Amino acid sequence: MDAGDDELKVPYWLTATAEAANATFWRMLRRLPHLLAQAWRLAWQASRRHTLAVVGFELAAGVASAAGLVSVVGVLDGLLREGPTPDRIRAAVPSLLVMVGAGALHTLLGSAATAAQGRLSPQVSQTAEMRLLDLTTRVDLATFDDPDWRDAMQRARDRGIDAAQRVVDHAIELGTNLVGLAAAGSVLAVLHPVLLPLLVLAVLPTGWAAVRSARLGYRQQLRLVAVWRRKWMLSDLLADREPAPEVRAFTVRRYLLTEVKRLLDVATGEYMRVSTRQVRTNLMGAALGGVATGLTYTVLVVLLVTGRMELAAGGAAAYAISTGIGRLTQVAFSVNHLYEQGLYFSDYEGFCALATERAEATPPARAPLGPGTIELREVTFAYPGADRPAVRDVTLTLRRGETIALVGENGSGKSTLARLLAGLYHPDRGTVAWDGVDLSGVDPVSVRDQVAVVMQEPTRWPLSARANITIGRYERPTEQPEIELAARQGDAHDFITELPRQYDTLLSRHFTDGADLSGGQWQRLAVSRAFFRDAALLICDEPTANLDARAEHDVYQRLRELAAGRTVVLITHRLASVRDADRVYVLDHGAVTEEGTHQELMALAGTYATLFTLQASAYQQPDPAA
Ligand SMILES: Nc1ncnc2c1ncn2[C@@H]1O[C@H](COP(=O)(O)OP(=O)(O)OP(=O)(O)O)[C@@H](O)[C@H]1O
Repeated sequence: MDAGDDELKVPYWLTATAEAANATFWRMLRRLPHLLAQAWRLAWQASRRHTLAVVGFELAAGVASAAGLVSVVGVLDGLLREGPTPDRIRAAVPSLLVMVGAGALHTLLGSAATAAQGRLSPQVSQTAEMRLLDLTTRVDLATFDDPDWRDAMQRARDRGIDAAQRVVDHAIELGTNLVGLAAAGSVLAVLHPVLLPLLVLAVLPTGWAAVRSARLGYRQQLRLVAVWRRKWMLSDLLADREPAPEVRAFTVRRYLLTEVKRLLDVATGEYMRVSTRQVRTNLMGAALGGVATGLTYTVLVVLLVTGRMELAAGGAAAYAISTGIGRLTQVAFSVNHLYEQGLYFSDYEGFCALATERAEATPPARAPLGPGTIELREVTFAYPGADRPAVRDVTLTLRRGETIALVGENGSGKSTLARLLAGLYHPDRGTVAWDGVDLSGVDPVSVRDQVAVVMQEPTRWPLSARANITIGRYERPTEQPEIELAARQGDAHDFITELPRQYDTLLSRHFTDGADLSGGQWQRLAVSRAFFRDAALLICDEPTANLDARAEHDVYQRLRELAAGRTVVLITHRLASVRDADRVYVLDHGAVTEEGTHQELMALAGTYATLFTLQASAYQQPDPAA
């Protein structure tokens, strides 16, 4: 492993694992009630019917199991009494019938419980996943920029959802074993009270071995986490579609394979080492458990020999002890599993609590429809964790029908400002108002509903070409001509008709019959999507960055047509396209440094004029080869 690769050494799920690695048996027990309560809540939310069914069937199976154990006394009592064999057998038959009946009932009820659990588990998983996704999409965009929040989300998604289901499964498993144990224990306590603590003693070494062996596993996970992360990164490079051309073009296949093999060797060696230690631990636990079990049976024999217990009761006790030890061992394992999954589940719960806390407020007031003016007053905004604001004290007013342009160097705050205008970010200071209504007091969805954006890197929705255009108004019933119109406006219609299934072509190479598009074609789709959305405020962030010269010219032509009756915000580095804008704002380190029409700014002879002249002269320079 690369010693300098610090970022690889600190796993994002370290917290839970570290806690698990330091877990003691008593710490596990203390957390148990809380975990059981969480499991119950989760199961109850997922399906009341199936939760009640599992609990009901398990309890009934436990009663059947106890009845079976008690009937053993009767059977043995009948068989061991004085008298001729047929009489003894006859005396044992009723208890024997109870025993067989109870066994059959126990199996039936156990199966019913398993069936109910089989229905409950996927519902728990579904509920957990839907809750996570619902909460994730409720937080505002700025929260997504917070790395801590994203880490928490990653943890919750990676292991939390799975853990939610497992917590419930292990809680049920624990419940089943506890009921079985209670059945065996109550029978033993009735037969002779001293046998009960001996039963616990017999199982302690196995419990200890289970916890120790699990801890060895967690520690191994901790040691290997960096190796795994690196291995995943490299194997993704080998297996993913995007890097596939470069993997081949640069002939790095062998290099990557060797590195993956080296990392796998490290992991495999560690697994083998730990597995030997685990087997040794379990063996020791089993040996100590054997001694304790031997002690229990010795006490039983002493009780029988000294006449403090009947032979029939002794036989039943022996049977109950063996059942009880089995159950107790299972209880130890269930507690251990429940605790382990509980740690990951706490990540899930923690994330849900955080997301609920950071959910965007949704006041009942709605934003004005088709605003006549959009006004920013002394707006300042910093990304979470950033040491300086991305937008500083910006004041500007946009009127309906206007096209304004934001220009400036990379990182000067143009995209951030556009997102503030669209209500995607909320200012830290200052206000964004539509027709005088402060957007902080209205439902953010009512703002966004009136905004269409063409992003710098538009999302490549892995949907059909049609859905890629209509997704911004997916709920609106639409006819094909309407979709085609938007596609023509965005200059996408021609290439769509050349796709294998035209508008129905799935735009993802990850699926059979899917097609991929070029960067420029994706961008044309994004422009078509914005046209189709038909919104009052249109924000175009480098809408033509990947377009060829003709397409760029056409798109700007259409954007100008679209501007009528709307407000258009244009962000671009190609200054020739902003000449016709009603106003140009020049940004520098988040602040507006120049503002005016193209002519005014040229006359000002500031940054804009310098940049414009630079770009224009690049085109006009005489060809040295000519
Ligand atoms: N999601 C983010 N989280 C943290 N900081 C960000 C984020 N997005 C942008 N920034 C920072 O905010 C500043 C402004 O970025 P912004 O994307 O608004 O600039 P821009 O003018 O649109 O740049 P470009 O011309 O390169 O698109 C930059 O310093 C950038 O590093």
